[in-house]
Amino acid sequence: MKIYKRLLTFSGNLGSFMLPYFIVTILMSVFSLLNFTFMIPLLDILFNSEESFTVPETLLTLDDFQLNGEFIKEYAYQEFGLLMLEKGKLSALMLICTFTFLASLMTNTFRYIERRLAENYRRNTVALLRTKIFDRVLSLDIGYLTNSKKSDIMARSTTDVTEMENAFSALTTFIKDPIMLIVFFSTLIYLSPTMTMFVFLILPVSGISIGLIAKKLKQVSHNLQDISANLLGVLDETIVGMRVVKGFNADNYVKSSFEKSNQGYVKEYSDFASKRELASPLSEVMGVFFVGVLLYLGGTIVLSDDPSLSASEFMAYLVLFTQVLNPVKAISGNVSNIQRGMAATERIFQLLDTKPSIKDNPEAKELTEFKVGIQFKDVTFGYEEKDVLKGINFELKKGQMLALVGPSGGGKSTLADLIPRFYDPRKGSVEIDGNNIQDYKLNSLRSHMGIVTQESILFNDTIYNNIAFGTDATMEQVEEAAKIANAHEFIIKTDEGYNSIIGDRGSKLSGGQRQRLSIARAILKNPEILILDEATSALDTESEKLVQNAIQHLMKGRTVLVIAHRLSTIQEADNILVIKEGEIVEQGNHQNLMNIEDGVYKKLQELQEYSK
Ligand SMILES: Nc1ncnc2c1ncn2[C@@H]1O[C@H](COP(=O)(O)OP(=O)(O)OP(=O)(O)O)[C@@H](O)[C@H]1O
Repeated sequence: MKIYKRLLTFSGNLGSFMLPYFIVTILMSVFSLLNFTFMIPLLDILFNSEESFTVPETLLTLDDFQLNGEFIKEYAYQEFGLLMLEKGKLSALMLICTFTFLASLMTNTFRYIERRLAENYRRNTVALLRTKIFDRVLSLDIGYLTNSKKSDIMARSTTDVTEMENAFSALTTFIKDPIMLIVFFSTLIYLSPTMTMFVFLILPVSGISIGLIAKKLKQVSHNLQDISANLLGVLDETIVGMRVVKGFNADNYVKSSFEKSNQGYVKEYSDFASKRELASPLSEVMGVFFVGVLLYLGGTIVLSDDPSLSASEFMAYLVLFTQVLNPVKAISGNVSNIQRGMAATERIFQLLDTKPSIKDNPEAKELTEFKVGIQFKDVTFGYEEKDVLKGINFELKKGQMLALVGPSGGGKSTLADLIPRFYDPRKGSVEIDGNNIQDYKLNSLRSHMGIVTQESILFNDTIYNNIAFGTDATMEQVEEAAKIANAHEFIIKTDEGYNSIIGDRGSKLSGGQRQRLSIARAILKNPEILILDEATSALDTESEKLVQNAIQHLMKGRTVLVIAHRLSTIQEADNILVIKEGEIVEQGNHQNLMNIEDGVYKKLQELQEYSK
């Protein structure tokens, strides 16, 4: 219930939607009802039931008005009677047809307004929800996002939102259809209480049996979805892995697994189809049976000696009854939609309620200037229970270059991630100019830093936008940065130069070109502190040279922390930390470290020399 309320009030003022919606729905129902009740005088005229139109001795006037069916009926018949006396039957017929048309026009006008109101409200809510989800994902810390939650977040922001959207439409039928039902049922009761009692008895019976069939169908369609996802999975894997499939002559292997899923699908589908095709004739037969009983019951009343229902009223009753079935069907059909949608909405709200663990302290201040350096004081950190970094101490002085080296998995990237506060240490502190970085505002802290990662993180946008990346840099500034990063030459050779779109994650560029764009982006930001995770992927010598040269330009005059995979690039570093199993096992400059007999650094250096 809470979730319904939260969803409905999500885009703001529920009252400003509900009141007009409510009024419009009532008007729509009333006009729709009028539309059908005009059938009664119409039939009376057609079938010559003149006695219905006898004009009373003393005429009713509008001064006698009472808001009840009896008065309205008598007054209407009196007026029709007068009209027939004066102008003949055809004029009365004409008048009724005009009224019917007008009522239908009004019903449909209000129906249109009702749909637009519901649609607007749904669209606004869903758009706002999407924005909120995106904002929340942006605000979540990196630790949360890497913790195997990516696909979960994707599912919540796509499939769950669609489910929720469907449920939202269904939710409005829960407001609209009960109003329709009340208006129609009150008229049915007014026309014939006996028959309506019978209708009350049969409706739940037919509703439950149709519901049972629908439930069975839903179950089968679920299995069908699973199998079809499986089928797509096999196809996807085969296309992506075609090189391996062909290389290993594994055609028959993938073919047989596809065939297995395919046959499963065929079998499940035939099960589904047989149930689905049965559902419609079954419910029709059931419907006809009930209508048959109703016809008999009504017929008995009409043909009795003292009928409480005229033939024309009975016909109108039957037509109205068919109209009652629509909202009943809509409500029962939407129950499962709503349930599914509410489960999805709950998952969306869980995501929205996730609080980021890395956020600004209430007393956080701006980091206006970086003066002295970065210090790690006894820093311990771990992702899970195990410590990945253990008691790390070092200082990176302003303007110096510090390199991290060591075996894979030692904790180098983790250490670098603590500087922009992607994670907070478990123990100890990371400080800038002697102040804990947690005392600075995150934005101001990160504004002093530039990060170039192993993977060039690019977006499916123009080259210009990828370099400018949210800043309002001019084309000249972007070009300047690209020139320093050795990227200008290749950029101007692309079809549209700086306006070329680079594809998903930069898929239209080579590895080296992607890296140079990332470097250009960092050069443009011109950060005081540079965190550089050297790319491990091999580039050809020419491209490698261009990238290295760009990196040299980028590092000039900055405070640099570099995670080095090629030791040749860090011989100039002021300080090198050798990290192994979360600890600093050696430190010093290249020469100092090479002098340590049996040292880790020396061994790594020899290993790289050897593998050249
Ligand atoms: N998000 C994470 N969740 C859990 N454990 C992680 C996570 N990221 C890294 N680790 C673990 O932390 C340890 C250190 O990883 P890290 O990436 O910092 O090493 P590295 O020295 O940078 O390695 P490489 O040189 O291969 O990049 C590894 O054992 C790794 O498995």
